[in-house]
Amino acid sequence: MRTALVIGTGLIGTSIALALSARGVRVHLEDRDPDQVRTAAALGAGTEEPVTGRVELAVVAVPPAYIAAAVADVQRRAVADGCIDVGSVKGGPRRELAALGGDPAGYLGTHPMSGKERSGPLAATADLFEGRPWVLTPTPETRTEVLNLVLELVALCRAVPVVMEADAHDRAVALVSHTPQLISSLVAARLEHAEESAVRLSGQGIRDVTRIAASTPQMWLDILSANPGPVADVLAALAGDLEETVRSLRAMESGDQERRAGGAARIETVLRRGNAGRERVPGKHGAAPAVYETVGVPITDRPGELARIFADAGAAGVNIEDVRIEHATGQQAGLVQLMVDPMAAPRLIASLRERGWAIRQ
Ligand SMILES: NC(=O)c1ccc[n+]([C@@H]2O[C@H](COP(=O)([O-])OP(=O)(O)OC[C@H]3O[C@@H](n4cnc5c(N)ncnc54)[C@H](O)[C@@H]3O)[C@@H](O)[C@H]2O)c1
Ligand SMILES: O=C(O)C(=O)C[C@]1(C(=O)O)C=C[C@@H](O)C=C1
Repeated sequence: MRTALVIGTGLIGTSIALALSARGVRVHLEDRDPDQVRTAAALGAGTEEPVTGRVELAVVAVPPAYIAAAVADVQRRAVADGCIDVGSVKGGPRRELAALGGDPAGYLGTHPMSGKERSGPLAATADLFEGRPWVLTPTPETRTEVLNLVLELVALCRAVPVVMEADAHDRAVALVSHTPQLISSLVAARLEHAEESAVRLSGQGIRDVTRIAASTPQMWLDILSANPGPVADVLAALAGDLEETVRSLRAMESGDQERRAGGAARIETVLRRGNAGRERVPGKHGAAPAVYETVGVPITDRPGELARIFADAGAAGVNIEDVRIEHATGQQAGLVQLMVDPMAAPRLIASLRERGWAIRQ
């Protein structure tokens, strides 16, 4: 692919444009907000110059409610050989495009399964999609050249193509993306008016569960508005589980030994089922979840500490697979947890100790 047009230069559009530009594609940028285009172009994502003639592929990266109109507009302007969107919901935009009289053969609905809790071009990175699934929803009508262009785009972004039917995709993301967002928001909302003395005890568990609660409400309102039924189905099933869990906990308060034991057994089942579900979540780069060893290193909260640990781990020849940072309440200090291959952990520990780091395991 040599030329592309990205419409909507927010987090996703700019990340795609950065990846394509880095691989030599000439990318034109458009957004209804000129500041977003200017920022994306300044980041090196492409050019603000309008398309003259035709590009090979147009990528529509705008909120779900505007996708069909934007695709129809690309087709009316005849500025691209093929057009895709990257919206988080796939069934609605396809039906809306048909209602607008768009050309289904020149359009392919796609969804990269990667994002962030931040929006806008400043949050974009060229490597956002590396190793992540990228759902393609071709139909028998889709032109082969369009599908090939999309496969090339996915390869240039170093993602992994996954073919699905649009409505099956929407049911799947209701479970693995849209419901988790609502649950995260609901748990975080419980903190809004909680006592400060309780909130300050927050540790890694609540941080993990509420990370995506920091997402932009408007973006999620757009996504949920385009997929309310499937999300309500998952939440209704979850509400049943929650009611059962409350009943079990109440039973555990009972004076009756047998009821207490029954409640505890049901709670244990919930926790075990959670372990089993969690084990099915794919690990880094879509591989089976790896078991890493965690090496804890206390640090003081001053500039350059993290860079120094990473450099020292690099000098020991150890690949850091994942990292977490726990900030100590009310102190200028924290604990960096380095997740590494268990075989490499002893080498890392010895090397960091040699370089003066304390180790907490
Ligand atoms: N954020 C994520 O985690 C994520 C992941 C995968 C897919 N998506 C999907 O990607 C799309 C873009 O999401 P984002 O996170 O980049 O949002 P964003 O808010 O960062 O960017 C959206 C951009 O679209 C522009 N825009 C809105 N309407 C437009 C229109 N009619 N014409 C031209 N530009 C318009 C906005 O000005 C903004 O710059 C959405 O459909 C979203 O569902 C998001
Ligand atoms: O990692 C995150 O912040 C995300 O929520 C990304 C996430 C997801 O649920 O996985 C969110 C919405 C998108 O449609 C795709 C990816």
